[in-house]
Amino acid sequence: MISAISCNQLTKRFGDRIAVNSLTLNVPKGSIYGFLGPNGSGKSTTIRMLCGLLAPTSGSGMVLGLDVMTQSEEIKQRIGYMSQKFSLYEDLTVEENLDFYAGVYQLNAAERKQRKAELIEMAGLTGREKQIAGSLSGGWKQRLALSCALLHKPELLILDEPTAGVDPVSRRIFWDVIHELAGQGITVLVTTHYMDEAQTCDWIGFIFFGNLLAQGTPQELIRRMGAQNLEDVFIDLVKQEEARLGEAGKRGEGR
Ligand SMILES: Nc1ncnc2c1ncn2[C@@H]1O[C@H](COP(=O)(O)OP(=O)(O)OP(=O)(O)O)[C@@H](O)[C@H]1O
Repeated sequence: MISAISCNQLTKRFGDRIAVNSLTLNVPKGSIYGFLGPNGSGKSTTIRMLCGLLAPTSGSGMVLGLDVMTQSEEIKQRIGYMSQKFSLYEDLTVEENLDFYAGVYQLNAAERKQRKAELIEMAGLTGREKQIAGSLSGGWKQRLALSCALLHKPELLILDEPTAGVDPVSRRIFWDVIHELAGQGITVLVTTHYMDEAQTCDWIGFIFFGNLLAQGTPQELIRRMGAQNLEDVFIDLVKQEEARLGEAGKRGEGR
């Protein structure tokens, strides 16, 4: 198996708080990996380390064969990243936003023209090229932001809660695009709080208080936990961990 992401005991501390604790995971190339966990469990911190935006405290991580400790600049150029607050320029048009990011990624005129046309079509934005981004609905904005993150043909797409606050129809369209991209060989690491989305991922990892509690395919996890669905898996894992931490607390052990 070729990994697009592999990390070994990756750890991030903020003062005496451990945001990510000894995380070891592999994301196979071309797969969709759903990274799940309650608020504040360490997902965004992990993503920031993998994108080369935040230096790990310890451990190691490789992204597309590049070392997160020493090759963060190369990593940033090879991946596509979309955060919870898609960073669009609201007062620019759809096309101007794409032009701006094409400039950031240093695409030449021919590449820019070709990629813009491909991505406008992929995102279903045809006919909206001259529309001001700020006037688009949430779903369109989200697909425009995704297009901006794909301009430079990244091999790995990292999406941090891309569908938060977006209506169900737009979520469905967005995920259809994600699956299409994975079909083209692009690896996707995505965080989400929606279990219907997680269910369609190839792999799932559950993180809580910085610890990876479980990892596997959605079906494996449901079977392993004797659960009805992924939501039950999620809730059972959180309850088990809270009980374990409560016991550890009583014995005076730290997290
Ligand atoms: N720059 C920082 N300084 C101090 N603590 C931080 C910093 N960034 C994150 N944390 C803490 O690290 C922990 C993990 O936060 P993180 O944002 O990674 O969680 P998350 O799983 O992405 O949450 P959410 O689902 O709400 O986005 C939290 O306790 C958070 O308060």
